[in-house]
Amino acid sequence: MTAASPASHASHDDPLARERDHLTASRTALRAMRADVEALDIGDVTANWVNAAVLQSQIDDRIKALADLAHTPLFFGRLDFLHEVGAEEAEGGEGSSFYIGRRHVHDADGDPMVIDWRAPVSQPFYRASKKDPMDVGLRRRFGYTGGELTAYEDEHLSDPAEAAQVSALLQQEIERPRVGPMRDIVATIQPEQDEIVRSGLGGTVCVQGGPGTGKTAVGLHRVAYLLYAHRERLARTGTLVIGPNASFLHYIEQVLPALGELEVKQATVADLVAHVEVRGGDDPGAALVKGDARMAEVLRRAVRSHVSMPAEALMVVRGSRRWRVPAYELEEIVRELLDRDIRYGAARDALPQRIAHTVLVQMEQAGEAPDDRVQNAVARNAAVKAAVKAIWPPVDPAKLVLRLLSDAEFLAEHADGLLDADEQKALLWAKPARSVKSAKWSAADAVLIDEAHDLVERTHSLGHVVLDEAQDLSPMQYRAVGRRCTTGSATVLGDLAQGTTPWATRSWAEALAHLGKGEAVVEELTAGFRVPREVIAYASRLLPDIAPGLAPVESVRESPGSLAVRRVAEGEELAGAVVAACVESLAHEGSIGLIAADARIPVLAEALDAAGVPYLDPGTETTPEARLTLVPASLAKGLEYDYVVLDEPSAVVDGEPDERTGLRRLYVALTRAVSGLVVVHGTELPGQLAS
Ligand SMILES: Nc1ncnc2c1ncn2[C@@H]1O[C@H](COP(=O)(O)OP(=O)(O)OP(=O)(O)O)[C@@H](O)[C@H]1O
Repeated sequence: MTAASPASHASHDDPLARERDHLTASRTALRAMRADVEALDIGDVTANWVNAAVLQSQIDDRIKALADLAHTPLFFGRLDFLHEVGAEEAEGGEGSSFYIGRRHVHDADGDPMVIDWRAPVSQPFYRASKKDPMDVGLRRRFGYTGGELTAYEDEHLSDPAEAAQVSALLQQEIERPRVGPMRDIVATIQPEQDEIVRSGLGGTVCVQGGPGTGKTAVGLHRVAYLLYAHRERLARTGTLVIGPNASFLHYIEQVLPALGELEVKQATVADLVAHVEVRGGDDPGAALVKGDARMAEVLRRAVRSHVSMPAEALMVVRGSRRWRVPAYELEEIVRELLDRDIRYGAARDALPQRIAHTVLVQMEQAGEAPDDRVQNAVARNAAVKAAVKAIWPPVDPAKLVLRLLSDAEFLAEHADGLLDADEQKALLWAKPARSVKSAKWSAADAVLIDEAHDLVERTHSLGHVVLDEAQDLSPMQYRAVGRRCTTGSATVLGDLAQGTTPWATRSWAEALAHLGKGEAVVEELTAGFRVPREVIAYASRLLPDIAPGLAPVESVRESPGSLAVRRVAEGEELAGAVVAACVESLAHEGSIGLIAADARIPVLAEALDAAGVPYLDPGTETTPEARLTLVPASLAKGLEYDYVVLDEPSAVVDGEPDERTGLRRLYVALTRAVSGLVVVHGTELPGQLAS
């Protein structure tokens, strides 16, 4: 049932009017909460200016989080339970009726007016069903127009007489046209999505899902949920969202702040491993070997090869006495440190103290009573320092990788039995670089340097990492991400059918093992929230070739959507026909993406300029004046537009080194549209689509 009535005619017997009153009262309460924080005077609490600055910035964040955004409904649902809810579950609230919103709002007495969607008591809003009502008598969803509450819709989950129904408000929310950056989905998270969102912090979750099944949305909401449920722990350890490129990160960057979470960092894998400036590339053969997990062992061997066994005894002179540590004793210490498998740098730091300890034992045996200060002084003794430098010299990770890629003998020594001759050859630079600075490092080299770094010094681990578009990572990249959550957990999101790198993930079990999270559960999402049925059916024709085992996405979008496939007429120019299709699409509301093979972007840019049609780069926010984005196929992943015009599919396929990758790239391009897709082609379509 949906009810609506204009505000001016509202009577207070009218449930909608009562709900509006609750909205007004909640807004007032939120303003009061904000005013309370603004009025805080920290002058009394802290005299120390550093503490004061920290506190003030926390207060500023809190004020920001308490903003009442005119176009973001303060609550979107209501739950009436059949029985009283336990105090703990209800966040201190009493009673059996709760309004569910983006944040907690309480009145002057501290009683809740709106409950955070992440609180345990809110869970039935997402999960309860006719089959399992979870003690919910009434679930009410609210509809808003602008910031105004204009409709509601009820489900009596515990009433056997009422049939299960599809929510019209939910459907409307899903069908709403998209302009601008990605937005949150708190009001409409689906039960199977909610299960992933609320899964515990302890475990890693991997989600396989076709285009538009909400993987990114689920990953971001999971971070918001975890920050709510484990606020202190994650504030200490940190959270990070990893995406494929800057335009993607820009597209998603407003979702978490809209949910009140301002502290989550975002990065690409390249950002994480930016130890050197990347100015070069690799041919696919070299990149494949560099990304292979066997490289980790090559690097481990190469790092450890710097340790040399002491050949001579060490003589430490203190005052008039000389202490001699024989070579075999030094060797014992070195072997013990090597066996302990601690980081190279940590072992190097420990070595002087170990040697000093041996000297100390000798002193004690000679009747002296040395204390800790003596041990420290011995550890700093010039002879000890020189011995440590000879036995366990410092290793510079970038220099080490430089040597592996330049010095065939050095590489062969450490790759023996791991990489065959061809693979070693593929690794070696044709023109060896002279220095770390002048080397033309590639993205894969930077990952190798990161691995070497970690062998020397342990990488800092975060509390939780979300890895989006994971299917494109190489094993070495998975390792780089994995070491950033060794003591934490991860959410891994991806689609095997959208893997477009030569090393694209073949199985999640393998990928998770490289990540160091072999125990993770793999969940599957199959309902599609983006692509209309007709369009996803068209794109799914590619599935048997690009990912044989995967089932097509089931679109939940009811609007039929439009699919048009146009061949340009004889003598007609392709770019002209494409621009015409864009102009046509611009007649609709919402955003338009013109997707084309990377090589065709300049031609299309020129044609758009000539026609006077303004366009944007991917990731740039659309405005009412400029709603068209010109998207190179290589950057389309993860993005979406209301209408998509796809230029020359065969060029998209040909833009990749092999056919399967080309078809996968095409699959990505075909699955970006929310409302309509126009395919414009001048040459034959790939066979799979032509049928
Ligand atoms: N439960 C939901 N309610 C409303 N909209 C949803 C829901 N789940 C996902 N969406 C919307 O569907 C669209 C696709 O979601 P998202 O980008 O997260 O999918 P994805 O699986 O990451 O896609 P891709 O594989 O193409 O990267 C987004 O606009 C998202 O907001």
